[in-house]
Amino acid sequence: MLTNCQINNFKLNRQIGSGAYGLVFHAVDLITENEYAIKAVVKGTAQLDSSAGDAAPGASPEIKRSTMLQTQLYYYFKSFQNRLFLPTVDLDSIRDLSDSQLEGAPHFREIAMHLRVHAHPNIVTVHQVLESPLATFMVLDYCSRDLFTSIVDHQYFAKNGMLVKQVFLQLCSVIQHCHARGIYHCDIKPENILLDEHDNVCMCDFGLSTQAEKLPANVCVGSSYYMAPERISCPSSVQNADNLTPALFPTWAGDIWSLGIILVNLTCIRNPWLKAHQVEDNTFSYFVKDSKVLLKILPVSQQLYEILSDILKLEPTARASLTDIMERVADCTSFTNSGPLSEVASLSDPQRQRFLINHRGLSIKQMLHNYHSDDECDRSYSQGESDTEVTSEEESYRQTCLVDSASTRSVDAEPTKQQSHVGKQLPFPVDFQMNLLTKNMSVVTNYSSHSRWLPQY
Ligand SMILES: Nc1ncnc2c1ncn2[C@@H]1O[C@H](COP(=O)(O)OP(=O)(O)OP(=O)(O)O)[C@@H](O)[C@H]1O
Repeated sequence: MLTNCQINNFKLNRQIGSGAYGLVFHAVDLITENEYAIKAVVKGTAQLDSSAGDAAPGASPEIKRSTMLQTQLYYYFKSFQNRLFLPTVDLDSIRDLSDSQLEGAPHFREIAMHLRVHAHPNIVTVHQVLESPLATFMVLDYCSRDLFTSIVDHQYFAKNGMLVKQVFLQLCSVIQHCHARGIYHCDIKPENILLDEHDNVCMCDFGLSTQAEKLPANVCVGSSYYMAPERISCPSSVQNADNLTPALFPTWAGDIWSLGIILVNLTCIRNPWLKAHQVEDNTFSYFVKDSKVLLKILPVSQQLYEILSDILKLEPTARASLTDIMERVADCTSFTNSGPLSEVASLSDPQRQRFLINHRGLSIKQMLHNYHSDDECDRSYSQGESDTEVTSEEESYRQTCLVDSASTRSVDAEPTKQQSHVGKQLPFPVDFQMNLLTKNMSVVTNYSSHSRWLPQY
């Protein structure tokens, strides 16, 4: 464990996060006493090969990687008496690196993507980038809570529909901002959504983000619970007209799918399924046959069910646009069929504007009560509407899914029987899983065009 370490004027206090790709530390600037988060991203790949290892036999590759990174950093600091003096790298020069330049410096890819969007008030700001031979260190805004802990451990949203709206609408606004700038996050999950002291969203971790407008089927990038079906379970029969190259699917639609799962997390404290894979996940397979299954496996209201079914469309290009989702969530008057979230106020126009403009530094109470005293929204992010053109391979995928679903329904009578009971309190079907919300690790497989600094597995 790193203790008493210092990089330039930053004292590292403790480790606050570790993922598949980096270690994050709480740090204090000894001059200003401001708090920061410092994310260490190791350069190169050889040192981090998951087959080499100092971790316990049987440990998962993710554990081995973060253990190795910790060990490397420990010895690195030790060799400099725990004090590193590192040069800063000019942020504009990283942000402006071209794709070919990023190929040669893959450890800068995450930082470059992050820098292109971090002006948004609900995205964690990158303050400095410090360079050492072993690792690159990103100095970031520090946020003390993440959405996962707030939803699960603190049950923070269970009784507050307004807070659900605030956080969800801010998140949509972040993704709209990113998409309008040609950046697709690809790893939206509660662990990557931080909250400031006023419950405002601070999005982090652009490690898997990409500028690719389309990705091949089954590219498998993201975290399994939040991954869209075309990323993990696209039928192999779906190919381009030449029958040689895999079909391509719009990247924006993958982010929209993940937002739908987040909306379920916020309102139900559950995941609908563990994997949007028809063969490997029973619940998802039932959902494909009949989306009304959501009304039985989750405590969602009819209104929320209708919003979710327009987000969680199998056909990527048919998914609701961000603007539509935001409008409908703002208008929604009931998230669940009983309990505190069964009644929630529709947002008035001024409230809507408040929820979607720069809120950092204002509490929800202040936002709700002070809206009339402020002028018009000072920020007009481009409302980048999604490309809705349906390509032949996407249409073919849609057809395959429809055929799949129709043919399975005819041989499997159970879901049809359940469908007739929709809306009534039914016993939980035996083979549906109660998917309580748990942490989910990011993965990148089969993603050759995107060289993350880690070995891909
Ligand atoms: N700015 C920050 N302030 C506070 N905590 C942070 C900050 N950035 C990251 N963290 C914490 O560290 C964890 C890991 O950070 P991050 O997601 O950036 O790393 P990663 O290696 O890409 O992780 P993953 O494999 O889960 O995607 C986050 O889930 C979060 O809890």
